Amino acid sequence: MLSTLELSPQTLDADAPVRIAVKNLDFYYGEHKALKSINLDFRDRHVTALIGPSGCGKSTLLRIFNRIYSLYPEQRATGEVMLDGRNVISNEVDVNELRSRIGMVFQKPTPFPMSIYDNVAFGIRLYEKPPKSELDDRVEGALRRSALWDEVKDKLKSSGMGLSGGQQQRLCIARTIAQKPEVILFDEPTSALDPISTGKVEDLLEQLKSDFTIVIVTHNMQQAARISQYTAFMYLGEVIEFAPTNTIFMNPHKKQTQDYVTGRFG
Ligand SMILES: Nc1ncnc2c1ncn2[C@@H]1O[C@H](COP(=O)(O)OP(=O)(O)OP(=O)(O)O)[C@@H](O)[C@H]1O
Repeated sequence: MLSTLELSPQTLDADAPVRIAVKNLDFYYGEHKALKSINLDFRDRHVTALIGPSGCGKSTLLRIFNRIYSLYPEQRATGEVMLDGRNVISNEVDVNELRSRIGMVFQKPTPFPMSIYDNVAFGIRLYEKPPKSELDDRVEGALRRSALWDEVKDKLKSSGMGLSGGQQQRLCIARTIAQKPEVILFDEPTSALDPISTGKVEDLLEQLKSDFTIVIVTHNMQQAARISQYTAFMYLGEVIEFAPTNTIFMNPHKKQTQDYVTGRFG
C-alpha cells in the first residue's frame, strides 16, 4: 500500500508560525473521556490531516476548535487551544468572534435554502455590513477562489440547493472563505462526493493553503497523503504520532502508525 501512495510534493516551511497550539487537551462526553492529553501544533498556511480508525476522536478534536460542543451542556473540554495567544475554549474568546476566525466545512454539503449569492453573502453579513458593491466583489471573489464562479455566474439568484453535491460543497467552502477566517476545519469534506468532485475539492484545498491554515479529518489515507503536509495519527482518544506527512506514511516511528497506514491495523 505504501508504494501506491501519491505523497504531497510540497516542501514544509519548518519556520512557519504555529497558528493553533493544543496543550494538554482532554474532552468528555458526560463521564466518557473521548480525548486524552492531546498536544499538537498546527502550522500557519499548511494542511494538517487527522487520521485514525473510527471512534478515535478526530471529529471531536476538530469540533473543539470552534466550540461546537458548547451547545451541549454535558460536553466539556479542559486544557488549552491557543489561537494567537488566547485560549479559545475559555470564555475569554467570544464564540461568534471565534467562528468568524475559524470556519468549518462539514461532511455533507450544507447549503442554506436561499440563493447562491445569499449563501455566500450570509457569512459576511453575519459579522459585517459592507456596502453592496463591496459585498458583490467579495461574493464573486469567494466563488472564484472556490473554483465555482464560472459554473454559477449566470445564475447567482438560483437556489444553492439546486446545485450538484460537489458544487454545493464548493459553495459551502465559498461561504466559509468569504468570512476571511484564518483557519478552516474540514470534516471529511469529500466523503459524500464522486471522484471528479473530490478531485476538484482537493485541488481547491491545495490552493487555499496559501492563505489559510487548514485542518482536515479524513478516512481516506490516499487523500491525507496527497494533500497534507503534517499528519496526526490518533487512536482511542490519543495522538499516537504526529509528524510531517511523508514521515507518517513512509517512515513512521510507532508500530501502531505503521500498521494503520499499511492497512494491517486491528
Ligand atoms: N455525542 C456523543 N456522545 C457521547 N459519545 C460520543 C459522542 N460523539 C462521539 N462520541 C464518542 O467519542 C469518541 C470519539 O468519537 P469521534 O466521533 O470524535 O471519532 P472519529 O474518530 O471522528 O470517528 P469517525 O471516523 O467514525 O467519524 C467515540 O468513542 C464516540 O463513541
